Amino acid sequence: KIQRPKAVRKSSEKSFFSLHTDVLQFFKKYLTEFEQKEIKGYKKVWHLGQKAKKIQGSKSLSFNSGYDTENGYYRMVIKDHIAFRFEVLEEIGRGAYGQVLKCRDHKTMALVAIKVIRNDKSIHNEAMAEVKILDALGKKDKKNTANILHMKEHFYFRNHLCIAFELLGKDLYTVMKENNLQGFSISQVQRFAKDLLTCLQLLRKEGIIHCDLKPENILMSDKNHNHVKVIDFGASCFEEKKRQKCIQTRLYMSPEMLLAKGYSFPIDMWSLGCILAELHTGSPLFDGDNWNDQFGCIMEVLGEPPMELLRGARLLERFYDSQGFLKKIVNNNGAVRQPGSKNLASLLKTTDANFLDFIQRCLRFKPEERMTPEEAMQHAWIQGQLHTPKSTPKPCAADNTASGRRTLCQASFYSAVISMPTC
Ligand SMILES: Nc1ncnc2c1ncn2[C@@H]1O[C@H](COP(=O)(O)OP(=O)(O)OP(=O)(O)O)[C@@H](O)[C@H]1O
Repeated sequence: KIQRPKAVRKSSEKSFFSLHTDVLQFFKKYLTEFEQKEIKGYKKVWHLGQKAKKIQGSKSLSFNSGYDTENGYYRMVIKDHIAFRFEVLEEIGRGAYGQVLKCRDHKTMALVAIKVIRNDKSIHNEAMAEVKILDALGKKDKKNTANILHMKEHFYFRNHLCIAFELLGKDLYTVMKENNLQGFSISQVQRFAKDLLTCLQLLRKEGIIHCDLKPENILMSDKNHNHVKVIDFGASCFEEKKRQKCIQTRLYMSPEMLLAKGYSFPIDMWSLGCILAELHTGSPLFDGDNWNDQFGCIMEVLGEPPMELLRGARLLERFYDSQGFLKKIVNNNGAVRQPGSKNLASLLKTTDANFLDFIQRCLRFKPEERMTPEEAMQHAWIQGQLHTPKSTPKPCAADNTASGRRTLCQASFYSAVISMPTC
């Protein structure tokens, strides 16, 4: 057994480790044959995963010596080690980029979240771009006050890029689901909005567009559920160096993205408006059945888009015929989407004029007319005093878990229609 004196376990300064040479001499029986070779690449060893039902890896096995699934996901084993330092406790998330594991760091004894990136070249490159952005943000947010998820470090393990983060709480979509999709009180939404704007202010200052803001990427950062942090910079980019691929998740996708008109910082403000509305009502504001219907939902509330937005839009023919008339958009139930037929106030289920005005100023068709994070921070709704929430029960909304709508836009939507030099 590797023994750790209690006093040492508690300290984050000093921690107990073994040299790999000692481990091989005294604890060899806890390691698989694969690990006995692998451990030689690690000078210091904090955890062996001796209680885990380990995979017997072998260079002769396909899919990364038997450690990966056929899709390149790491086959994690509870209680096993990662890089002879972290103990895997549970899987807490899974996405296009890989899986997120809750782990105990046996060097510091802290709980951490490790994103194990899929073993795939293009995904690895995307993840490295995320690391670059997280690194830049970490340096600019040394006091950890900008409500941005902080990366602790990144390293490679068994051909997987691993990114270690501070461990946060549940995401807002999960919290809403657990609460029967009832949504949050206005004052709680206001608190979240302040946190999100603080994040967006820093992003804007540093020239970074998040590109995938949605309730799933906003995590509780305190026990009382009063504060949140933004995660998942996997689709983010520097404004100067925009990515080629299509971005944003459909429900939160701005009109300029739907039209392939080019994008900048305002796409995040559009998503913010959609998110805050959803956080209050419990259901997505623009709940399109597909890409065309998404645009239809937006038009139901905002009316037809202005000419300036349509000019130069590369996906115009999706929504307009050759004579310039709007095509009929019919949802999955056969209902025709009529531009201007819905009222934002009733969709938001609110009489709070400031809240309504705030959302309206996020949801302008023209990106340049949307509030900037700086302006939004000065808005009367944000500046207003917080009031104690009245417990007004809201009706339960239907479940929104249908696949596709809540995940990052995949290239198929665009590539089917258009080749994308810039999205
Ligand atoms: N630091 C963290 N603390 C707690 N949970 C986390 C943390 N980071 C990520 N998660 C959980 O893991 C999930 C997936 O993380 P993330 O969104 O970064 O991965 P992804 O592969 O980029 O996902 P997607 O395909 O949805 O973009 C999150 O929704 C969240 O539930």
